[in-house]
Amino acid sequence: KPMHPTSVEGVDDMIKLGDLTEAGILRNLLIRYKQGAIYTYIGSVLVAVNPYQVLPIYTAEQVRLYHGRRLGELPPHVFAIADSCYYNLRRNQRNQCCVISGESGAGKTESTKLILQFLAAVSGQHSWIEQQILQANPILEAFGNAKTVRNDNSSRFGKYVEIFFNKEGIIEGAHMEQYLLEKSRVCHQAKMERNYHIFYCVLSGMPKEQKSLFLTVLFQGDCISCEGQDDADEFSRIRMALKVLTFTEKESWEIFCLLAAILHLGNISFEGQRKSDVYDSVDIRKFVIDVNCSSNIWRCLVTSLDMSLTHRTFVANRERLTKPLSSEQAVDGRDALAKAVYSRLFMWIFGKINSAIHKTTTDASCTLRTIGLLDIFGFENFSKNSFEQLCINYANEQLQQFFVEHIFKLEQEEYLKEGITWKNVSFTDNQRTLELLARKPLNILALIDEESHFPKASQKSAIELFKLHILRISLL
Ligand SMILES: Nc1ncnc2c1ncn2[C@@H]1O[C@H](COP(=O)(O)OP(=O)(O)OP(=O)(O)O)[C@@H](O)[C@H]1O
Repeated sequence: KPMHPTSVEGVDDMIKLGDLTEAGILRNLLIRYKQGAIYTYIGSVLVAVNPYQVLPIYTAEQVRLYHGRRLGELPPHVFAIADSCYYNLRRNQRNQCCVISGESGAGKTESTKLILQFLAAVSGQHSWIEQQILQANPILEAFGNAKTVRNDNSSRFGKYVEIFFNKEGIIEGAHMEQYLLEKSRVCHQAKMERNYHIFYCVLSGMPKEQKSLFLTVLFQGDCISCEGQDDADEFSRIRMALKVLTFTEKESWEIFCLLAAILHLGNISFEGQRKSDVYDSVDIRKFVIDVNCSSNIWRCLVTSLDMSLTHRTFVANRERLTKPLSSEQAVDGRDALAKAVYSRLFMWIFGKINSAIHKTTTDASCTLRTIGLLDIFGFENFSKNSFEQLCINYANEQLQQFFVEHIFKLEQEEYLKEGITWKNVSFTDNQRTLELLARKPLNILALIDEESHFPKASQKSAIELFKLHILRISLL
């Protein structure tokens, strides 16, 4: 069968494609990519192919070129999408939202930053607030991004940024929401992966005399450096950004101290002494210095930290009882403490950034309109996938469902209502999978939650529970 002429040359809007199959779409993207065109439209949706190189297409000249032009007037570009949001916001006085989706490493975070850069350039007056909004990124990436085998700068949390504009279309402030930080990374990393960037930046960039607080416990993934990233350089950028976002010297120092305490915690190991079936005691055997350092930073007594890491306290018959933990339990407790401290620190940093960039207007007549940008961690499929991948991929499937609902379901319902004749478009609907995973009350995530409350729960017992309930869930 001869190839459709549109598939030979390639088209900039795939709605014009004669061969609308997966192969046809991929071929079109490939032809354009080889011509140096990384962006392609499908109507008002923009498809971006990651170029993995810096292209000269994001200059101030390009911003000027795309500003005030209709979508489709110029070659496809992320700036055209940003401008279309800005135009619709001002013309219709309605809030806008850009949903950016794609697998891990596809370029979502870079696209979000480019949209922000464009909006700041066209709408702002080069004010302090825009500077602050842009400077929030290096801080959030330092604390919430890490090297994975898929992406050297992978977001390990979801982010929704809302930028507030006044009636004149000038940026007045912003608000950021964060979702589901991957806490386990603080304690465990897979091979060739790193912990959060900030740990390496602090260790590389901090002056020697201040570094005495820290020890390197970031070797798990056998990967300390990250190609193309100068951690020491990055550290000065982070310090600068913290200043711009009104973190005081004392606050920044306390953040670094908390990071140091987490690193020291990671160094502590335990040794249990078993008497018959019961643990008689568990000691902190090695790295006493780390216990001292952590307790010092947290300003608690060494004995209190020692006791709380090696024992558990519970109430029975109205009496408080204390029992030694097994060494495995003590390791779990130590890791839980590190994860909890890091995630609270992350949330506190978010709150602090929001208080700097979120200005509430006192003038009731002045309603601010927003452009929202959703940038979540992308779909992942590793050789070994764990609970984190389940959560990340669930969030991505949910986003895909939103897309499917808007592009196919609602559109086709509209055609039906208006009596328009059209050829039904078949699509893969993942609703049943999403319901199986999370529809209340009974679902896989709820079962995992329930099972994890039992002290003897294991992967095997969780699977037994799924088997028991799976039929019931699928009949709901
Ligand atoms: N438009 C672009 N121009 C040049 N390089 C890019 C572009 N988009 C992405 N990249 C490169 O690809 C890398 C990965 O992109 P990015 O971090 O945006 O992916 P992501 O989709 O947000 O991934 P994750 O879901 O893992 O967070 C970037 O660090 C950058 O090197």
